[in-house]
Amino acid sequence: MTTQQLVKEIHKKKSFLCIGLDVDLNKIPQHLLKKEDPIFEFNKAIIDATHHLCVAYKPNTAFYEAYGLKGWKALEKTIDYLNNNYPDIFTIADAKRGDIGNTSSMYAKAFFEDLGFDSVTVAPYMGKDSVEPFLAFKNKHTILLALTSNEGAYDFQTKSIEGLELYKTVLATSKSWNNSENLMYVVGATKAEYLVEIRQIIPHNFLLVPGVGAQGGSLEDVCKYGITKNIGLLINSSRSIIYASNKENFSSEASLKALQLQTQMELILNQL
Ligand SMILES: O=c1ccn([C@@H]2O[C@H](COP(=O)(O)O)[C@@H](O)[C@H]2O)c(=O)[nH]1
Repeated sequence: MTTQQLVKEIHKKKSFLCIGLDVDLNKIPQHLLKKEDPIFEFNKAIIDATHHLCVAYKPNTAFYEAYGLKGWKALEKTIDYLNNNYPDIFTIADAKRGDIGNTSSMYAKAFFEDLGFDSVTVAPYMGKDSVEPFLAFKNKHTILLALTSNEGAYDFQTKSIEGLELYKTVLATSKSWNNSENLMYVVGATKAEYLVEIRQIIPHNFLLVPGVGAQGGSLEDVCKYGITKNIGLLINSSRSIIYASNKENFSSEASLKALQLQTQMELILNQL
């Protein structure tokens, strides 16, 4: 999917919501555990109930890898279901990959070609030659970790090296890499005030912003400091939506939670 198609979807749905599909078998409704593939059944119900309220879904691969082959198969079925039934929805494999060049190429092939995701999250720590193999894929997006939502972000990311904070070096340096127009960045909603300076370095790139909901980040603050002419934001919420209820009505309750966020987003878009 191109960035222009994503922007068009945002305006059509009046939403820049990304729903995280982080499936934990200990948290899903009991009745689903009797099904052959509870993870996929859960995802399918959530997707069918919320697809009109969001523009992106983000399965975090950890929640699938944890269940071995069964988990990986459920991930494959989920992305196939999205691509076949809701092809206008942007898909993110939150896998946080990155390695030496030839290994990164195989990661990119796995997520973009084999599974068919629109984007994958990548850690920048190993530098240019670890990221460019992902950027080489046309109309696919590499979402580089810049300033993450967790406390540990202050351990390294905000520390200065030669007078510049590490996350700013990531933003500024990655702009010069081959096919950098395919870059998006992760910035945690819990760090909204940093967005002013982030936007000075990357005024136009899309940001994936996790941390609204269970982690307490503020949608209003993220938009106040981070929104652009092309919106430029995908706000992710996972647990607060998909685990709104663990009863039979789980998908309609998830839809209500998603609607609350979409309604706030619509108000913000109308004020631009
Ligand atoms: O900085 C980051 C990067 C990734 N994540 C991931 O996003 C979701 C957030 O889930 P919630 O339930 O809405 O808290 C999850 O998959 C994280 O691994 C992040 O939170 N922060």
